This record gives sequence, structure tokens and C-alpha cells, in this order.
Amino acid sequence: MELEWSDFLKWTRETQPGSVSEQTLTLENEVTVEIWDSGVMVAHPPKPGSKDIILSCAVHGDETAPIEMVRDIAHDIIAGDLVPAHRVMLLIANPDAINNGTRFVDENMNRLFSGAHANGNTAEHKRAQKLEYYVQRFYDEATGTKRQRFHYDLHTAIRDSMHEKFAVHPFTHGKPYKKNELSFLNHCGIEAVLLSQSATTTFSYFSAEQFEANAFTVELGKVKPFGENDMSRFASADKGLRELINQHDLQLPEFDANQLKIYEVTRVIDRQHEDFQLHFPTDVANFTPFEQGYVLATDGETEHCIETAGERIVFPNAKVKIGQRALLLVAEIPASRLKLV
Ligand SMILES: O=C(O)CCC(=O)N[C@@H](CCC(=O)O)C(=O)O
Ligand SMILES: [Zn+2]
Repeated sequence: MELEWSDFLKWTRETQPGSVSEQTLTLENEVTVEIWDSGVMVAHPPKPGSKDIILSCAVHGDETAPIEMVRDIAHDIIAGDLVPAHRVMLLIANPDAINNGTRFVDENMNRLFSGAHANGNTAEHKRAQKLEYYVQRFYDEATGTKRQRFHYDLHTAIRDSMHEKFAVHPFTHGKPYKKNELSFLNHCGIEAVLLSQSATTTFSYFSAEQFEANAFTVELGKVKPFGENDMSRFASADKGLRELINQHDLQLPEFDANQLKIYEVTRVIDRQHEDFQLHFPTDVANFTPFEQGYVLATDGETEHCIETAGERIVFPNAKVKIGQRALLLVAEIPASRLKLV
């Protein structure tokens, strides 16, 4: 399949990952664009700034709004309308799942990073391994000192949410949270940050843990089919990410704790039995609180209840495979409790 530079998403959807030879194009503005694989584009100006920025989408194939955002960013770079000041990698992670119109084909790709891809042999396992390699290569190929690494893994959620836009901050293993990163998320219209308290096998945790990248899973709204997204609802995130790319030294307002809700993950409930049921309807939004004692789920003989007042539900999903996360419980904490730098 001949590479269609002007329609990276279409070409990606028509091309099998792993079947592509690398290609390079130098634009009139002297930005070099490289294609490393289906869905893998790297752009760099002749004198890149200090940031190495990764934007990924379609780790879940039916989360179309971020795919449209990344598609348009790729298009605007190729057209010369968005001129990167820094090295940028754009990833369309799971083209097969996009074509299938589903979250995944065989295996949830966002459970296959940090080496978990070694436990199976599906196309998603192989692609996750390749994506890890591309991330490593992208960060390793940077030259110059004092590099700042970024990875925004863009998603939309299955349910409505009391915070339409929120980010999951991968577990820091005790390292402090960065005020300028929280400010940037806020600048992108993110209303809440959820602090993960354990190692995971998500894409953002991989980049944060392996490469000390400022990496986040960013939930920008609700899953909708192509053509049904109101892109005006994604405008702040789109603007912020484009500014990160095309400004040498993006100036951000001071971190304002009043502008961002902070939640800590209090419990991760993994499905253990075939007989797993959630005891609230599908239209209950993420971050909804329940009263103490409410039985949220039964898993075989086990009941999962609200243990402390103020606990809220996030990402409930009774259909996950046994052993995978079926529900997160979170609680709001004051920003004053955070170790910040
Ligand atoms: O809406 C849902 O239930 C899932 C949305 C989603 O895909 N969330 C990510 C979060 C990843 C993280 O915890 O960093 C996922 O479940 O993979
Ligand atoms: Zn997702």
C-alpha cells in the first residue's frame, strides 16, 4: 500500500502493522517527517527544542475523538500548518481495532505494556511490544542534554463522567507530582486528576516508569462512533497539545489547586469469577459517590461495598476478563496533601 502522506489515518487503517518499510519526507519548512510503521509518525524540526513529545490514540479502537485529533495534528504537520518546535511522535496504536469498531480485537491493549505482551501471542500482544520499542527508540534518538519527555495517551471513557475530562496519573513510586504538569493538564481543560497508587500495565505507566516521561492517560469525553463527536468539546485539549508542539517555551499559569480536583485511587477491584455483577445501572457516571455500605458489586461469593464515606466509582466494567480491573474506587483529597515540585 503506497504511503498517503496527506491521510495518515486512512493509510494506517489500510496497512498491516509490521508490513511497512520506513519512509522519510522533508517538508518545505524543513521539518522532517518519518514513518516507522503503520500508525507511527515522527516529526522533527532541523533544530529541535528540548521536549520529546508522544501523543498516542486508539489504544482502544472505538475511542474515536482522540483518533480524529491525532489524525488532524498529523495532517496539519504534513501540510505545514502546524510547525513542530520539538520532536514529536504520533501513534495510532491499534488500527485493527479501529477497523473492527471495537475497544480491542482479542486483548485489551492497555493491559499489555511493561512487558505484559510476553504473556500471549495475539496481534495486540505483538503490537504492544512494537509500540514499546518505538517509544524507546524515539526517546533514545533524541540528542542534546536536559531532555523533557512527554507522553499523553488519549482516550475517551465508556460512561458519562461527573468530570468530563480527567487524567490518570501513573503511580510515581513516591516521587513528587509536578506542578507544571498539573497546570498543563488544567490548561488543556482537564478538570480532575486521578492518582494511581500501584504499578499497572498501561501505556502511560510504561512511559512514566521506564523513561521518566511526564505521562498520563487522558480521558477527554465519552466513546462515540466516528462522525458523532462534537469536536468543540475537545478544543481546549487540542489547542493545548498543539501549543506544546509548536511553542519552544510554553508559558503556563502557576498551578492553582482550586482549578483541579485531585482524587486518589483507594481500591482496585479485579474480577475474580465468571459470576460478576455490578449493582448500579450503566448510566451511572464516573465519579458518582455512593453511601457507605452500598453493595457495588458481587464477584462469586464476595460482596464489594463502599467502605468509607466519599468513595466514588470510576471505570466500572463487568465485562472485563477474569483477573482484570472491573472497578476503581477513588476519594477526593486536598492538593495540600500532595508532595509537589
Ligand atoms: O471507561 C472505561 O471504563 C475505560 C476507559 C479507559 O480506557 N481507561 C483506561 C485507563 C488507563 C489507566 O488507568 O491509566 C483503561 O482502562 O485502560
Ligand atoms: Zn481507553
